[in-house]
Amino acid sequence: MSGETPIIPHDFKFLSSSQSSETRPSILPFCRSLPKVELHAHLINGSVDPVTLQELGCMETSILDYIKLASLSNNTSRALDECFDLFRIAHNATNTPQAVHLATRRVIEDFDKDNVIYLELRTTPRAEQGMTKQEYVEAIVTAIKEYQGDVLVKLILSINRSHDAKACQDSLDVILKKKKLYPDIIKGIDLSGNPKVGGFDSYIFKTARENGLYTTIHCGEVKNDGEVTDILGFKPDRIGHGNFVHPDYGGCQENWELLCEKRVPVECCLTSNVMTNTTRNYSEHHVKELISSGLPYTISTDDKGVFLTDLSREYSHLYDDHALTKEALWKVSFNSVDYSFASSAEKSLLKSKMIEWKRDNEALFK
Ligand SMILES: CNc1ncnc2c1ncn2[C@@H]1O[C@H](COP(=O)(O)O)[C@@H](O)[C@H]1O
Repeated sequence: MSGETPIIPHDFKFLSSSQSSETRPSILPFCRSLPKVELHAHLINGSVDPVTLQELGCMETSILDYIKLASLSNNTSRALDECFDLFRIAHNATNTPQAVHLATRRVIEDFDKDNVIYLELRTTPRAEQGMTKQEYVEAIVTAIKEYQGDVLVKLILSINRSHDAKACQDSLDVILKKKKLYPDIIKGIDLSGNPKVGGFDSYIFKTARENGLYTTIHCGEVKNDGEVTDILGFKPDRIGHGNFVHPDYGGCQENWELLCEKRVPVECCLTSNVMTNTTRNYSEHHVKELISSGLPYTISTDDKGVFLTDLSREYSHLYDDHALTKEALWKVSFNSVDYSFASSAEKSLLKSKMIEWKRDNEALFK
C-alpha cells in the first residue's frame, strides 16, 4: 500500500482522544500489553477498518464517510441514525464470500495485534446476490478455522431487530443449523440493529437457548423501559450497552433493581456510546454506576473500524476517566473470561494465561 494516498488525512481529529481527560497519558502502553477479552464486536459493519475497506476496493470517499462519526461532534440526536446509515458502506464492500472471508481474517489480525487473547465476534447472517446466508456464515467460520495465531475466536450470530418475522425466523434456522455443524465456534445468539426500530421477540431467543446457544441482547441503548423490563425478565447471559437502565441515566428504578437482582453482565462500549450520543461523555458513562454498585461488566469496542478505536483505548478510558487502578484494569479483563461463552476448560486456560502474565509483568503495575 506504500505510495498511495493515506486514507485518514493527517489533520483528522479523533473524537476519542480529544474528549478524554487523559490525565495520566502513560496508561496506553500498559493497556496494550494487557491480555484482553473482547466480547462485543460487530464483525463486518463496524470492526472492519479503513485500510481493509481499501483492500476490498472501497472508494476513498466512502471510506471517509465510514469514519466520519469519529471526527464529528457527537452532540446531535442524529448521531445514532447516522451510524446505522454508514453501515451500508462495509456491506457493499463485502458482498461475496471471498470478501467476507478476507474481512474476517483482517479483523481477527487487528485484535491479535492489540493483544486480545479471547475474541467473540458477532455478525448477522446476510444474503446478497450470489451469496446465501449459509455461505456468508461458512466464509466466516472458515476464516476463524484457518487463523493460526494466539487469539481464541468464537462466533455469535445476530438477529437484526429491524427485520420482519420471516427474515428473523429464516436467520434463526440458519443459525441453528450452523451451530450444530460448528458447536465449538458458534456459541451464541445476539439481538442487534438500530435500537429505535423493531423489538425483542422472546420466542426466537427461547428457541435458541433451548438449542444450546448462549444469549446476549442489546438492551437499553436508547430509552425503552418496557423493552428493558422484558429483556431483563428473560435473563440473557449478557446484555449489550445498558445505557438507559439506571434512573439517573434515563432509565427507571424498577429496571435498575431488576438488573441488580439478576446481575446480568453488561457489555459496555464507551467510545461507541460517546460517538452515537447515547451518553454525555466518557466520565459520565453509566459504567460508573456498575463499578460503584459492584455489578458485572465488561469493556468492548462495538465497532472499532467506524469509531477508530481499539480495546486498549477503551481500557485506557477506565483509568483516565473512571480512576481505575492498573490492578483493577487487569481484574476487568480477568472477570470478562467468566462472562464469555468459552467452555470451562478454555476459561481455565485463559485465566492461567492472565495470571502468568501478571506474575511475569509485576513491574508494570508499579
Ligand atoms: C452502535 N451500536 C450498535 N447497536 C446495535 N446494533 C449495532 C451497533 N453497531 C453495529 N450493530 C449491528 O451490527 C451490524 C453490523 O455487523 P454485521 O454486518 O452484522 O457483521 C449492523 O448492521 C447492526 O445491525
